[in-house]
Amino acid sequence: MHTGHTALQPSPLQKREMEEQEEGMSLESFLKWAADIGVSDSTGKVPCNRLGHSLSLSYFPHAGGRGLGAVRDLRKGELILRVPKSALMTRESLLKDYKLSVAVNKHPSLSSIQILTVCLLYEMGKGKSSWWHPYLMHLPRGYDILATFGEFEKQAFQAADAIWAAEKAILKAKLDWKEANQLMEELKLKPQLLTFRAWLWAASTISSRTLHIPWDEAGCLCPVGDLFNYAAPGEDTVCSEEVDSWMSAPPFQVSSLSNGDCAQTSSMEQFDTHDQRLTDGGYQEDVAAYCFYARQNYTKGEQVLLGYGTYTNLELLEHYGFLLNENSNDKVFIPLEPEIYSSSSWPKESLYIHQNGRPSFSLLSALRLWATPSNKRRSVGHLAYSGSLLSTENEIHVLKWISKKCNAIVKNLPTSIEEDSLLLSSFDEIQDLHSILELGKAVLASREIWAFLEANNLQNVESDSNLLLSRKIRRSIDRWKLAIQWRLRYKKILLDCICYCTEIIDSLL
Ligand SMILES: C[S@@+](CC[C@H](N)C(=O)[O-])C[C@H]1O[C@@H](n2cnc3c(N)ncnc32)[C@H](O)[C@@H]1O
Repeated sequence: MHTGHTALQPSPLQKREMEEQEEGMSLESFLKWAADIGVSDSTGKVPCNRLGHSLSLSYFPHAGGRGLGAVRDLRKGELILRVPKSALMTRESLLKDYKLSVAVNKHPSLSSIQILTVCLLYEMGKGKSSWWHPYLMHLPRGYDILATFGEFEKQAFQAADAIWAAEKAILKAKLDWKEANQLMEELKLKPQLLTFRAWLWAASTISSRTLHIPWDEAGCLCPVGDLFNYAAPGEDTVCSEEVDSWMSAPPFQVSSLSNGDCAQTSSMEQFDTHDQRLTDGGYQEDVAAYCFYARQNYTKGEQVLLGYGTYTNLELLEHYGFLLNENSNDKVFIPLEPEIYSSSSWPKESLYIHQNGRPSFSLLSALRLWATPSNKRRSVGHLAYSGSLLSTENEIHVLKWISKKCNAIVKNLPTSIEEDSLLLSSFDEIQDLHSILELGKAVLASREIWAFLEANNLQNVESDSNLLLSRKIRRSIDRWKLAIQWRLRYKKILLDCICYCTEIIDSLL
């Protein structure tokens, strides 16, 4: 009898379990390796050779998956992790490899990020002989940043802006890869490392995990430091420009670090030195290390988060491959007539709708001016630019115009919020191919489910065939889900804007 489940040939399920076990093991050895090279979450002056004094690697299913949790109460501003310069993976440290450095020098036109990407692939090619092997093994195997979206997943955004952003990201990644191909061939990378797939993996690693360093715009990969997950910068923290200035890409999360008995001297010394700096982290020349500070007080067990910067949901997807349900920095741009741009001097990127549905200050101001007869604009310009209402009639005209625009956008999208919500909630039921086929029959938005099956050549699956979802299909479902979550937020913002405009119009009338 052929079951495909012989001792020599593990079933896909067994394979998955084995992969998960391997991942667990490499994580352990990675944390041990990190501690050995001086990565420390100890508050003592001397780095402890065990992690787990302040942070532990845990799993946070609703906030980034693998991440770092507090193993004790942490105080805002306290030093929680120190990663020595020698542990950072940078272009500089990777280019210490003579062969790599000679080859790279022959390609001065490549950008610093392209070079770091090649260096990362080259290091991967060394396998176990790489000094970074324990770190490389624990990196995610796949990513969901926009450049990895396939055609079906891209179209699932529905809104032209997002589809265009994904197209741009994919084209850019392809171009970067093509330009770097010659160098990679000269380096004689293994065939599987020369593929676009491998490039996307390395480029995604760099996009979603590098931290800002002052000496290289490509940033650095920071073992353990790249395990902090993201929280949008709040009002109590530094302004976004400040955060942006030290972090070029998003953070990461950590897993449990065994609680060491290292010297528990108080971190007040460091705390006193840095209590002025409210940023969550940065490279510090004085101690030659990347230092991370608690951005707020944390109680034991809570996830410790990092602010990578201020991003809209589309930007989070572009650079990090995730989005937030509640993102105070989210925005929606609506198409505006060229005359609107030319009738005021507000920059295009300031004309948007806030995540709470309110038109931005600049959008309202620009529209108030545009709705004013051109011969009167000069005389009311100062009022419009200071955010004042010009007249009740003008205001009602502007708000009705915005409301109509939002309505037209929502109406033109192929699915409603209700359909998206239903589809999204039914994803929880997806265990195998069979459940997707069943969903296709049951759910309102089934056309989309059938389109997914078609896009993945699954529409003619026989009921007796292997119904387990491959890694590739699971990833595709994850990205599809992200696109639906994004468009749902997008539609909600537009509908909130319509409500807001209606309320104001009513109050003016
Ligand atoms: C620097 S890594 C953080 C560690 C990462 N979770 C890991 O397992 O290695 C950044 C990535 O973590 C995930 N992430 C971070 N913050 C998140 C959040 N608030 N929600 C969902 N995913 C998040 C995203 O996949 C992002 O690209």
